[in-house]
Amino acid sequence: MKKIVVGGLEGKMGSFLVEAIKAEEDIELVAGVSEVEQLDGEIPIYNDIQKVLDEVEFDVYVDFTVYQFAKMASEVMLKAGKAIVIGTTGFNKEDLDYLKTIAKENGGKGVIAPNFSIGAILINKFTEICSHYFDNFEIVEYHHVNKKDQPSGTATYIANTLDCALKRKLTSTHVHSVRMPGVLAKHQVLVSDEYQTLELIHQSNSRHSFEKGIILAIRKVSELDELVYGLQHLLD
Ligand SMILES: NC(=O)C1=CN([C@@H]2O[C@H](COP(=O)(O)OP(=O)(O)OC[C@H]3O[C@@H](n4cnc5c(N)ncnc54)[C@H](O)[C@@H]3O)[C@@H](O)[C@H]2O)C=CC1
Ligand SMILES: O=C(O)C1=N[C@H](C(=O)O)C[C@H](O)C1
Repeated sequence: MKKIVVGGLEGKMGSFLVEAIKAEEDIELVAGVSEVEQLDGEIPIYNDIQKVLDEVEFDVYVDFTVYQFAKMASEVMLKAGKAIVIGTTGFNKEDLDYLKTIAKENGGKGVIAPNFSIGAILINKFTEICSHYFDNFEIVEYHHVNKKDQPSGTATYIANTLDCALKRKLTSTHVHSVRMPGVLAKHQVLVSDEYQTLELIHQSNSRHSFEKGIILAIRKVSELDELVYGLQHLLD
């Protein structure tokens, strides 16, 4: 049985995950983390990450909150040698390098993944393939109006893949953000040369698109011996 603590369990992704894991016999929610502490409910809800470590017996800390909180929680958990699954977006290269070092020094492990859907991993792979043949890329990300960060973690991830592949920095003008009612999450990569265009599109029509990836990460994270960035590190 994997005992998990979910940070942001009252948010859109956190509450979705809490429902989703009810169907999983080997995963149990033992505590939550939110903006307000509430210790007398069905499960205890904390606001203080150190208190979670001191009072709760758990295997994996899962986070769908906001960047600043997730960064702090990841650091505290990794320093305590814990396993983490972080879906919260906004982590930059410096954050990741620092957290990887902390994990190594303290026996912590984990996955930080800006997108848990298989389709998003594939659009990133296809984009990388395109970079072998094309030089011109535009990334457009479309999300619901309540999304707090911009550009999306997935768009940044794809841009970084291209930066590495093309060995040049995509300027921010190459990543475009659209916020519209009726949209959940969509990523579009436009590719061209002088004579042709190619469009790659991935769309999440439901939060169920993230479910398999998150469950897989919770099950497999303990097998890692480091902190990795991207769900593809856990796929065969
Ligand atoms: N990796 C993935 O596949 C996905 C990642 N996300 C990311 O997950 C994050 C959350 O997204 P949503 O659930 O849509 O947002 P949301 O706004 O609905 O939920 C955020 C939750 O974080 C909690 N929170 C905020 N500040 C806090 C603090 N200081 N202490 C404790 N809890 C705090 C809020 O109470 C809220 O419950 C975003 O960064 C989003 O980009 C979203 C969907 C999929
Ligand atoms: O906030 C969201 O909803 C999503 N956030 C992630 C991101 O920033 O890439 C993943 C997905 O696009 C949904």
